[in-house]
Amino acid sequence: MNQSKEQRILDFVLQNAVRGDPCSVVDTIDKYCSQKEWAMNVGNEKGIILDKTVEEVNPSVALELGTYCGYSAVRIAQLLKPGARLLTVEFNPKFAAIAKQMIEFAGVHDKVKILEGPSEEIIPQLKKKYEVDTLDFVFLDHWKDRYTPDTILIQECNLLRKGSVLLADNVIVPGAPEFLNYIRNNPRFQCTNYPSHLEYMKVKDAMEKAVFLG
Ligand SMILES: Cc1cc(C(=O)N2CCN(C)CC2)sc1-c1cc(O)c2nc[nH]c(=O)c2c1
Ligand SMILES: [Mg+2]
Repeated sequence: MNQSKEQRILDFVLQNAVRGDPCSVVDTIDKYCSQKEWAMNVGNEKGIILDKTVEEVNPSVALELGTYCGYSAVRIAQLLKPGARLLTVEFNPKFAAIAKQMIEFAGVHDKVKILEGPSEEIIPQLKKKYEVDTLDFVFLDHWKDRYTPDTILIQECNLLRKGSVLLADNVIVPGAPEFLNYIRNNPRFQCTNYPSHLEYMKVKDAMEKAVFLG
């Protein structure tokens, strides 16, 4: 049965990265996806913007929407302080299985919990089932059409506190114009745009940061 691209990425990491070294896992995925097969990891250029935002927030509880192969989960997890945790939501079971192995190989599994299922089902479970009080940081990287409804749902579930930070990938490519309109015109958020490029390409993309004002 022929392998998926995501399985090929994982195999390349298992054979070429250093077990227990998150940096080597991230660098090895970038090497494969820039030289062999493009894939929708956030990549290193936007990854540095992600890193800086995570370091600035220094979250105790972080949520990622869209795990994919676990690339950004590994990037985020390696920056978390002791005792902090990342909850990452993936609806595609094949991607979730790859990400689980990637995260374990990187040695950050004690900080990361993969929640398999649709974000609209999981977000309302965060408080009771996953013992979340509020989210300090949310990385939106799942599907552009879910950015706005899930941001509204997160607010309805009372998961944000004054200063909570949302960071959205791909606001230019594939693009999330409706989300940009929603968040930039919402007085409860202070927005900042970070121009960048689509992972592994010269195509312009950007990330949008939105700080919840309470
Ligand atoms: C699937 C895809 C194709 C893109 C593109 O323009 N391409 C032209 C150039 N060729 C080479 C690659 C493909 S961009 C993109 C993409 C990128 C992300 O970071 C995403 N993040 C989260 N969820 C997504 O659905 C998501 C999709
Ligand atoms: Mg993305």
